[in-house]
Amino acid sequence: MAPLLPYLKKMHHVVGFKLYVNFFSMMIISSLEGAAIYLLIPMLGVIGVLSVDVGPIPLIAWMNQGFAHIPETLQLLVILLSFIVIVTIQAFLQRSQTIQNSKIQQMFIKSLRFETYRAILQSNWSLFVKKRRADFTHMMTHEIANVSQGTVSALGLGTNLVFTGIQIVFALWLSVKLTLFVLVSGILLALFSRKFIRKAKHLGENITLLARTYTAGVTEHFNGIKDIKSNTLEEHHYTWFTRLGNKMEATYVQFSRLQTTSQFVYRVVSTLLIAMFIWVSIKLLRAEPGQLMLVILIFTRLWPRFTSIQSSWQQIVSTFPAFESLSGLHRECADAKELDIDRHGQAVTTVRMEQSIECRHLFYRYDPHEPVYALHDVSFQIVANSMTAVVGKSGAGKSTLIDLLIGLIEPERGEIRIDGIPLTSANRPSIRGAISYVSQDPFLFHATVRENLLMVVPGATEEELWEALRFSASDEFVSKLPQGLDTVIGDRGIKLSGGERQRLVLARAILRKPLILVLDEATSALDHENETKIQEALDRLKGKMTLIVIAHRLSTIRNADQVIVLENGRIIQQGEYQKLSDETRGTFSKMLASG
Ligand SMILES: Nc1ncnc2c1ncn2[C@@H]1O[C@H](COP(=O)(O)OP(=O)(O)OP(=O)(O)O)[C@@H](O)[C@H]1O
Repeated sequence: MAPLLPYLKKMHHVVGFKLYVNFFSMMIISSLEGAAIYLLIPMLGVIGVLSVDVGPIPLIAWMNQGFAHIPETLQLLVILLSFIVIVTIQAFLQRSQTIQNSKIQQMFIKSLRFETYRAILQSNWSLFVKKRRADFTHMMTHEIANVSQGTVSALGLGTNLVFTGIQIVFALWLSVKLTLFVLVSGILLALFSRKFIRKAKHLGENITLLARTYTAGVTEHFNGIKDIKSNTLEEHHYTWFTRLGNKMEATYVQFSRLQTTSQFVYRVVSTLLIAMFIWVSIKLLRAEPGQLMLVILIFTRLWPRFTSIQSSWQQIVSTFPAFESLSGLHRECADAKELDIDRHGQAVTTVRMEQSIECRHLFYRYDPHEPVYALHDVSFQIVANSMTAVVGKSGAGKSTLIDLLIGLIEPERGEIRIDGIPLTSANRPSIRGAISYVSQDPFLFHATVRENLLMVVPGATEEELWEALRFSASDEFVSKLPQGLDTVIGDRGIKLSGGERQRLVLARAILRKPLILVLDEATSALDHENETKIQEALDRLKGKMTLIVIAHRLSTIRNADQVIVLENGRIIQQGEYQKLSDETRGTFSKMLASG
């Protein structure tokens, strides 16, 4: 029962009262089905097909007395009418219950989607550094669908269990001995099928793993399609893909083989048991023919249910690894939770930046078990509304420093103070409300320029949009686009040049009117014109907000108030641009010289 409990708990939590209404209607449907079968006996008696002594059969004897008051010519009609009414009500209820089941399933999957997506969004940056992005995609698509499939099976199992339970009560009423015999056989059969269940769980784990590898691989391939095409890596990737495809095919076929084998064995054993049961009833227990016929009728309807119980169970067990990995992700997200989306808006307004940002003896390493620090004893101050440039070779620690400053990650030692107030895990997410960050690989949606801008400030006016575009030196190229602000810029802004993309994202960042603007300058070769435009944009913004620029092209930071030079995670030079360029033996002037 262990795998079913988490499903049921979760369903109880999400669906609540409706789940019990559903179970109640299942009981009524099953009872009606039982009643319809009950009616068959007097019907067969009336039409003279079967001459049964119904005396010892409970309820039927009572029904027979009722029939005695009806004229003989009408008896068959009454029985048939009752039969039609019962079956129609049952079919109607069955239909509403199927709809109800689908509603429950959709409600459940929706709630899982919302819960998972929110949990992921509310997590801190460390979780995203630790895990593959594609794993999140996989979780939101495949695993949730798998878990939802598990819900269908759990509901199916619930229906079958209730149905079987009620039929067993009917059967017990008819004959305790015969029913006990069948039940013992059923239990033996269930014990026998444990081997299949174990195999199903193992295969379920394999399927989960393969599906995760598939989504991750395919997502990564398409993200890197330009590299694949330009470096003729197609064959290499196709080989990987076909190997995985073959493994998936084999595993799914194995799973279907397991299911059909277990169903086959189950059927054969069931038939043997039914034959044995009839033999025992007639020869040993000397059952009444009418009684025996009813029990046989009920159990021939029950056995297929037993088979469905077994296959639903196998199905649930195979989706359980997906449920476990989803629950695992929820636990990880809960541990990494840094904000509450519903209350985030209130926190944003509280951050101020009127004096300075002060970093004191910051230490950070990505792996606490490794001795290497990405940042080592880093201290500096940034005055409000000044411009600071962070420079250094690749891997020097520039991005790490920015991630600390914008509160994406926490220092292992040391502290960051904004206007004298230390950044803590409580106020770290809210600082980001005061910051706009333009990354090296800026993200634009497959939408119009206007929609991409309005995404951050939905109520911005036309004038504000053009002002932001002017400040970021993008107004010229946007006005030349075929539909101006309403031009669709393609997937991730593919229809724009690298420089245009970055300036458009800069416009979006400016539109938020942030207190601090962080610009991670694009490393990809931007032409001289773009470089000048970025420099122009920075000059225009200088003094209006605090600017922090990771500079790869030193020309853009000529007007910086302060330059911080990093090397192997340590600050090796720090000061005004001019002062550092005059220190001819310093790293900065060497960097300037090398262009
Ligand atoms: N997610 C990570 N996990 C482990 N180590 C990391 C991670 N990100 C960065 N590092 C390591 O931390 C160090 C600093 O990296 P960082 O990205 O801050 O450098 P950078 O100066 O921004 O480099 P670049 O100019 O190439 O972007 C490097 O040695 C890098 O290998």
